[in-house]
Amino acid sequence: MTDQASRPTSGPQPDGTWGVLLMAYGSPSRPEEIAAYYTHIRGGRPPSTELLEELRERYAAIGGRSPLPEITERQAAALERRLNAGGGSWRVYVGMRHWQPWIADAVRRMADDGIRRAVGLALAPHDSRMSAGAYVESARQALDALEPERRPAVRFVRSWATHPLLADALARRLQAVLEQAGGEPVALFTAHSLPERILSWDDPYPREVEATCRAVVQRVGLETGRWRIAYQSQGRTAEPWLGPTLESALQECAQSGARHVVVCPVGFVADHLEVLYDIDIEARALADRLGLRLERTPSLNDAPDFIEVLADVVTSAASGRGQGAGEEAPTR
Ligand SMILES: CC1=C(CCC(=O)O)c2cc3nc(cc4[nH]c(cc5[nH]c(cc1n2)c(C)c5CCC(=O)O)c(CCC(=O)O)c4C)C(CCC(=O)O)=C3C
Ligand SMILES: [Fe+2]
Repeated sequence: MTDQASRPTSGPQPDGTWGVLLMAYGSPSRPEEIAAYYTHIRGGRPPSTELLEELRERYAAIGGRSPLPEITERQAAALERRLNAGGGSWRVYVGMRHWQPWIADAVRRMADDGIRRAVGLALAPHDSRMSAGAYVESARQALDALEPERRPAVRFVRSWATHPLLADALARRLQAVLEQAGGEPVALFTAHSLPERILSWDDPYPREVEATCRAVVQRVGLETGRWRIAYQSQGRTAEPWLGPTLESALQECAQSGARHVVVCPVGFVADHLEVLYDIDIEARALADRLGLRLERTPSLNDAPDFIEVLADVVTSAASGRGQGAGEEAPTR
């Protein structure tokens, strides 16, 4: 793993250094690791041979592995540079939810480096018990496992869905693709689907996704009918998942006479399997069959305007300004 190697400072940090616990989904770096990764995503239940083979094929189709681990590390390095340029002393620790380096590894490294206070956030803007909530839960368990005197105080940011700089960054990309396109393409906003049972506990996820989309629509000035929201990448499980699916949204666009769609995946902040396969290969193939031209907005990755979003989320939380609703008070 490149891990922290690309950043020079590791080991004991100066007194007063803030940590950032930057949590991401994680992805295997070698094909041999796909089975163990998939088993972890499924909560310890190994996938069937068919499911595993299908996942292997999806990774093979995007070049053998996902670029996600490198992009996450580049995001972390850029964020650390940006924070330190803004004053104070900051150190960013990457922890993954489903692969190495685990969130628990990052928490232990923070403690080993003598970090006393930190901001924790996931590289996923929308709060949900099954997304941001699950990341925070992993971090809390790792914090609880530390000796109390080594345990940093962590302020967790649960949501940054309505951060104005995020809407600006997404709108900038969508506007650019729309301008190039000409004609009247339909903007199709997507986020990862979740099991429909999240609605039974009034999970904030669909509201948060909608709030991000509306903020972007307002900035770009799209009229009603020129945009839709779809939930993509439904899981391979028996239970019902949130829709409309990306497939059904494409079908409806074609039926209503659209010739051209621009997919804007607001639920993801990097190029990875769900973007490079589910949109660029799978959805594009369906669009072709439907006679629709499909384009996608570029991912945020480590673009400077996105690093500004992360830096503002982090410094706001550190100074106690936060985004209000989404942020939890320090508990330790
Ligand atoms: C909310 C959410 C996000 C967005 C927020 C966030 O980013 O946190 C996200 C992102 C991602 N999901 C990813 C990968 C996968 N997710 C899967 C399956 C699942 N995801 C779920 C949820 C989410 N996932 C759920 C509830 C399942 C079903 C589990 C079960 O079966 O019980 C599966 C299994 C096969 C399949 O179902 O497709 C894979 C391979 C990758 C990395 C890809 C790469 O390697 O580049 C990324 C960024
Ligand atoms: Fe996933």
